[in-house]
Amino acid sequence: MSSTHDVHDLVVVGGGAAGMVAAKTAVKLGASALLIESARTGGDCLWTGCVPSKSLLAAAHHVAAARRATSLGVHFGEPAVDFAAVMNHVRSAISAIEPIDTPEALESEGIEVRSGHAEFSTGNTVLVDGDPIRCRQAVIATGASPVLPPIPGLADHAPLTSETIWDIEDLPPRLLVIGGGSIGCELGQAFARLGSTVTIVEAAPRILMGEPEDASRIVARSLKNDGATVVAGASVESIADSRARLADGTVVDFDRVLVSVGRAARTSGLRLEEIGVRTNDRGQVIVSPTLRTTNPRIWAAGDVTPLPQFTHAAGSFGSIAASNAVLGLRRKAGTTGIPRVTYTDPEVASVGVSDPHEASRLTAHTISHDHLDRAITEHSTDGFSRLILDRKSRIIGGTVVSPRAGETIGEVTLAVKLGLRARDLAATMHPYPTYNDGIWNAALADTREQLESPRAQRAMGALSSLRRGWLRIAR
Ligand SMILES: Cc1cc2nc3c(=O)[nH]c(=O)nc-3n(C[C@H](O)[C@H](O)[C@H](O)COP(=O)(O)OP(=O)(O)OC[C@H]3O[C@@H](n4cnc5c(N)ncnc54)[C@H](O)[C@@H]3O)c2cc1C
Ligand SMILES: NC(=O)c1ccc[n+]([C@@H]2O[C@H](COP(=O)([O-])OP(=O)(O)OC[C@H]3O[C@@H](n4cnc5c(N)ncnc54)[C@H](O)[C@@H]3O)[C@@H](O)[C@H]2O)c1
Repeated sequence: MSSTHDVHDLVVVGGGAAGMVAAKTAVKLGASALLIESARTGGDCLWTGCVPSKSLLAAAHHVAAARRATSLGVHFGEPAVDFAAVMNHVRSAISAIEPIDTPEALESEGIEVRSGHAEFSTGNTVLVDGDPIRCRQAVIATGASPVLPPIPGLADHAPLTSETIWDIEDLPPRLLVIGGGSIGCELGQAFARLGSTVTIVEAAPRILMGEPEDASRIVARSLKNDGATVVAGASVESIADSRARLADGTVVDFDRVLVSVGRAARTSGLRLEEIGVRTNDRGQVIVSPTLRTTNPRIWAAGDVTPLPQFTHAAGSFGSIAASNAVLGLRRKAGTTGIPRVTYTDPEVASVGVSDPHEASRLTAHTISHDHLDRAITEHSTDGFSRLILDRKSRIIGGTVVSPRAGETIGEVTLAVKLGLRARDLAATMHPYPTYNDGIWNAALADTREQLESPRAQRAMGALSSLRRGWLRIAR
């Protein structure tokens, strides 16, 4: 295919969230952009990540809701799961979202799209299936792929990953999940609810190690209620004849195994070392705060970098990389305000500082959902809302564990971004009864504490005695 430009202002390698947003940003800023994608534009989020996983979780949610309804006096009987229909729902959600990510849609925005495998030949020449493309600058946005741990016997058991699990046709009666991070917990819960007997084996002392301990305890409890077994602080030593042997001698029988132990940057075959783009010891492309690689004409964004692996981060950083490249700006990819949500039931949502022990002189206000009216009305009290404040009561982070916590965390994210104080949130009227009342109550708790301080008490005492005096005179 011939190109409309001899030299493109920006070549973007990879058509996932980071690459698509980088290319869109470049053309909006008046640059010519060519996007190269070796598989399907839309990337992991659309095809094998966020969209299919949230669609599967939605189906699983209804199974749990039907069962839970009994405790509210509504009886449906045991739900019947038609796994083929569930997977049709997953595919139809992908199909509904796909049109905005097609090559045609991208081309309608002025981006040139090439299909093929890209590799760098020089810092300003990219080969697409061997065909040279010249560019002034480039963005690497090739994402990451699931890692398979070197467990003896694993490869002989057709291990599933987040890339292949969407192709299964039958619900596995017994599913072993290796790794209890975001993917293991989300998919483990979904399959447990849909009817698989799920065992999650996590090497760290607890699941969701990146989240506060009380949050991970609640999710572990929820998984247990769904019939899943969580074995933390354990590792699979070997696998043979559909039996996994753990280090302590425990044996787990399974029909299928899902591996979710993290993801590795997709850089092989890009020939990065030949163009001076360095990677770290985990194979991720090293970037400066402005997302420049060690080759000053090449930028990187998304899962291929060491930055947090989320679609919203990939998109936002793709935009920053492209605008820095095209306009010569020095916008930084800040990480303090990146929200994260694990879409288990309950959801775990955090932003900024989420561990009150992380630094000294921080204050944490935690409202247990045993005392949150909306949670009580929904019989869903196993959760909490927490705000973390600095010395000046500025909101620097928080965690919410509840249904739809991902929606609530938006408010905390805005507070962190704008440097709001607890009293700003406390003085904002919240509709009653909502889950957002949780963080509002956490903010109120801080304001109340401030009002009870000796200094505030003295000031209020002085003010009310002045007022008394004035009222005496005014009479
Ligand atoms: C199961 C699962 C659930 C997830 N759920 C969520 C969620 O709910 N919320 C959230 O925010 N994040 C979620 N994520 C993470 C999210 O999917 C990623 O952070 C995001 O997709 C990263 O986007 P990216 O553009 O960096 O990479 P990708 O989306 O992986 O895009 C990279 C693209 O580059 C292409 N490519 C690679 N090498 C080449 C080459 N040499 N030449 C040409 N093209 C190439 C690939 O084919 C791919 O299309 C989930 C991930 C998984 C696996
Ligand atoms: N809701 C979301 O936003 C969402 C959902 C899914 C994935 N993601 C993104 O994708 C990334 C990858 O997800 P993931 O779940 O694969 O990785 P992860 O890093 O979240 O979790 C991997 C887990 O596997 C454990 N582990 C590692 N080796 C092990 C072994 N040999 N045996 C047992 N346990 C082992 C780790 O201790 C860790 O807890 C996440 O970091 C996240 O950024 C996001």
